[in-house]
Amino acid sequence: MAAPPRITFVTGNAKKLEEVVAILRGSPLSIASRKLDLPELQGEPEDIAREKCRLAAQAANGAVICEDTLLCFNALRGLPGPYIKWFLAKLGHDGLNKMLAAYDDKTAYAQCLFALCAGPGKPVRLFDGRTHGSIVPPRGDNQFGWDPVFEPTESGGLTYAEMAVCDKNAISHRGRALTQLRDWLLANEDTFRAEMSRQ
Ligand SMILES: O=c1nc[nH]c2c1ncn2[C@H]1C[C@H](O)[C@@H](COP(=O)(O)OP(=O)(O)OP(=O)(O)O)O1
Ligand SMILES: [Mg+2]
Repeated sequence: MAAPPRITFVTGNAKKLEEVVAILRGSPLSIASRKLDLPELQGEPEDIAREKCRLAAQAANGAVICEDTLLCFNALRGLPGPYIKWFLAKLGHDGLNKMLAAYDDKTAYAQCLFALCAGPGKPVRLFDGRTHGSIVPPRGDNQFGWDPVFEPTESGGLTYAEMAVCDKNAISHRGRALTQLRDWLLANEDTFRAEMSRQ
């Protein structure tokens, strides 16, 4: 059997990479990584993810995956969404809670959009994973982004930051999106290889 196609995960975030490696452990995919903080468009999540992946394929000059993570507050109609990185950096965990002080509805969902592309100029495919939950005062100390303030509905009352890594990955936005990507690649390896080799 041919070796699996070599794909580069382009991200500036070491914690994302750790989770991706853990989630893909045991699957016959060959993922390298490249640390690059790509520019991100403003607008609809799908457009942001596609454009980032297009730039990643150019930068790596080959097959890439990249991903965008959103944290969407239902009371705020999905905001901060793709801009959560900057809200978290400026306001912290406490500020994220205070943003919802005026609303009874503290529910939110975490969304991950994985994007896959066989090379520069090739089509970009998206895989969408979501986990529903609510925004709570920070608990747990895994030091990954907004994990301490997100309590998934299906965690039995734990925040992401209080969960064991494997338990988070089993229900997380990232786990769900990446599982879809992996299954698509395993089922469509020939198509993807043909795209990789076509000039
Ligand atoms: O599972 C997660 N649990 C908690 N926090 C998380 C998670 N996943 C991403 N995050 C944070 C990182 C960043 O503050 C924002 C997403 O922004 P996002 O642009 O997708 O990530 P990034 O710029 O850190 O890495 P990249 O180079 O792949 O774009 O949410
Ligand atoms: Mg980013």
